[in-house]
Amino acid sequence: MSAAAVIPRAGRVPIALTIAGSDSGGGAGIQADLKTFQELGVFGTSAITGLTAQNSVGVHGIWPAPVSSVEAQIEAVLSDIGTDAVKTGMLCSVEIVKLTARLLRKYRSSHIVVDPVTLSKHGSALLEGDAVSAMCTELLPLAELVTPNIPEACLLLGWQESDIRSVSAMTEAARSLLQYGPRHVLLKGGHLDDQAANETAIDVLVSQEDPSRHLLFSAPRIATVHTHGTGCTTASAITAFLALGMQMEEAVGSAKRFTHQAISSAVPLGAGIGSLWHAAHRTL
Ligand SMILES: Nc1ncnc2c1ncn2[C@@H]1O[C@H](COP(=O)(O)OP(=O)(O)OP(=O)(O)O)[C@@H](O)[C@H]1O
Ligand SMILES: Cc1ncc(CO)c(N)n1
Repeated sequence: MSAAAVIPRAGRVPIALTIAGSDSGGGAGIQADLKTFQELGVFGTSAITGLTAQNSVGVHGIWPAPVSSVEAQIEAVLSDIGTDAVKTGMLCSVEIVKLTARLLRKYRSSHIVVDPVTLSKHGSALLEGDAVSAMCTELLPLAELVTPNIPEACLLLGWQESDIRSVSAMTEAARSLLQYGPRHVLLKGGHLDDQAANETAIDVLVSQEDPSRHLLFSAPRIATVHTHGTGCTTASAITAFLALGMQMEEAVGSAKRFTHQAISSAVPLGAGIGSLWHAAHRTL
């Protein structure tokens, strides 16, 4: 994205709301979302669903926020400031999933991007097990886009992770996820365990308009362990581009480039998995 494109248009800056958890390490969750919104010229607002004590080594604690506090945050933002797009991330519990769906229906929010976060990169649970079906029945029907990685897609579909070992299996899974009602599904291939995936990071986009058609978004795979926050950054960049008025295919392609640049300049902070550098697009 060029510098000219990040200057707010015609007097009003586009707004995006993230409903997600806090990552003390700064690379994922609310912190990744707000950095991404800012980098892309979108005013970021937030409703924090829970706190995590997290760093490059792992998730050391997780505290869901009181449901009433999540309700008050979303109400405060949507009843006054409004929004052009919404991203959801770590939602912790069935109660927060249902509340989020109810308020997004109440405010007739559009451009809703659901990142169905269930696990951290280190394998810690960020969503309670019984919240998965509420996500499928309450939130996904409202979504313009859902952005699972491969383990999340398997969880939503009740498949085994070994069921998705190729781009064609990714495409089949993405099409199956359309049954829950999102307008588009972007199945991200960061976790693909396939020979071709050693060199390429491939994502698959399918849409309700024509489920027989699929689009592949591919980029050279960067040989790095420092990928903390790739999923949050991808979903929040798509949300920002939708708030800026892009169509879905262009938003996904632009977000893929933004995230790729951020991975290529990732900062190896801490002893484990370092985080993306969200300002990389300014100089690359
Ligand atoms: N090493 C890499 N090089 C290039 N692109 C990558 C790499 N790893 C992931 N990606 C891309 O980053 C984006 C996010 O994909 P990924 O599957 O890693 O998400 P995720 O697992 O949800 O992330 P997170 O663990 O942060 O939740 C996708 O576009 C994916 O193709
Ligand atoms: C708070 C939070 N949200 C999402 C993720 C997934 O990367 C994470 N690790 N932490």
